[in-house]
Amino acid sequence: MYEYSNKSERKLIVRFFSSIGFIATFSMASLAFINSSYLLACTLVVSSFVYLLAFSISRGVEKSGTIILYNLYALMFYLVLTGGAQGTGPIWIFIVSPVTYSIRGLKRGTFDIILFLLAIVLGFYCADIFNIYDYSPEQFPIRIIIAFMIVASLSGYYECSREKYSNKIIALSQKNEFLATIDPLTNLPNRRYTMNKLVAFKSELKDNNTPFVILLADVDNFKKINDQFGHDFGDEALIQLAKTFDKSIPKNAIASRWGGEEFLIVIPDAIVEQGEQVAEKIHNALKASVVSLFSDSTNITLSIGVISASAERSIDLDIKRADELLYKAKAQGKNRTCSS
Ligand SMILES: Nc1nc2c(ncn2[C@@H]2O[C@H](COP(=O)(O)OP(=O)(O)OP(=O)(O)O)[C@@H](O)[C@H]2O)c(=O)[nH]1
Repeated sequence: MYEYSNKSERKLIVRFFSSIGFIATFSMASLAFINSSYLLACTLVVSSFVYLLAFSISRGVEKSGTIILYNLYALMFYLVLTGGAQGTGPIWIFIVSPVTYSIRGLKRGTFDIILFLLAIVLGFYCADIFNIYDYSPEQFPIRIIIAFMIVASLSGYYECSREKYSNKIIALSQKNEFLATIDPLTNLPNRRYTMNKLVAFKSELKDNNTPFVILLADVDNFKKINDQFGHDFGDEALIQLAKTFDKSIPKNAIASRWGGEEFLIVIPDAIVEQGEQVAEKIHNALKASVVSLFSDSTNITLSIGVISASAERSIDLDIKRADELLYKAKAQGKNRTCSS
């Protein structure tokens, strides 16, 4: 499932908010100290050091984000309860919703904001009944709460749209990434995809001695087929050939379009004899089926080169060797397999 944002992005957000939090609270602590509000100054100093702590452990993004938020909520609760500097403390609660949504995303952010709102209502209530701070005018707390709810709803709406479009962009880029690995005619993986797989199989061979087999196949006399039946028929032949591969190769094997009328099949965890058996299965399946389009039909055949990948050779040299065997099969009369 899509996460709210990736880890490095979140780390940046957490670092940004902890820096801003530290600078803001430390500056306000200095001001409170100058104004002889020592309790407020001490509270702000403690809060600023908690932001510093959150910054220093910003590698643990979740933990750091939680410290920033709950430090912010605690400070806001304190400002609401005590009035802050001359009753202006509650004004700061408006920064809570954008910060919360940026760190938590929509779902958890909304949950946290509801909890925070309840805490703030409780803060105003306690300030009144315990005579901690007397807000004036009397309607000030209710106005602040209503204004906070409006700002929180707008921030939630913004976050909802942001997540929606961000998800759309991610889905689109995943689709494009997928399309970039597929041959649109046959729907087989393309050369780029298979090359990456070959690199992975090669390192498995080198590290764990897990063998794999490569089959390089080329359609025989394809130019003649195109010339005789037309290009659309040729395309249909390639599509049907891809389906034949699908039915004939092992589940863990990959059949790919290597280019034009050439196909490369990789069979992981296999030796050359298994590759020869798969090639034989493909030859037999093609013999038993005809390619047809409208009133035209014909058999197609393949020439195939089969090799066992070598830990001492590069992938390019493996493919070159399979290509040599493929052309040996062509030279020997086509519709056959040569292997080594
Ligand atoms: N219809 C169709 N033809 C293609 C496609 N890609 C390559 N071709 C054709 O495949 C033919 C390959 O011709 P050649 O390289 O001479 O090979 P061949 O006729 O199969 O002869 P041999 O390899 O000796 O058996 C060319 O005519 C290309 O135009 C494709 O996607 N669709």
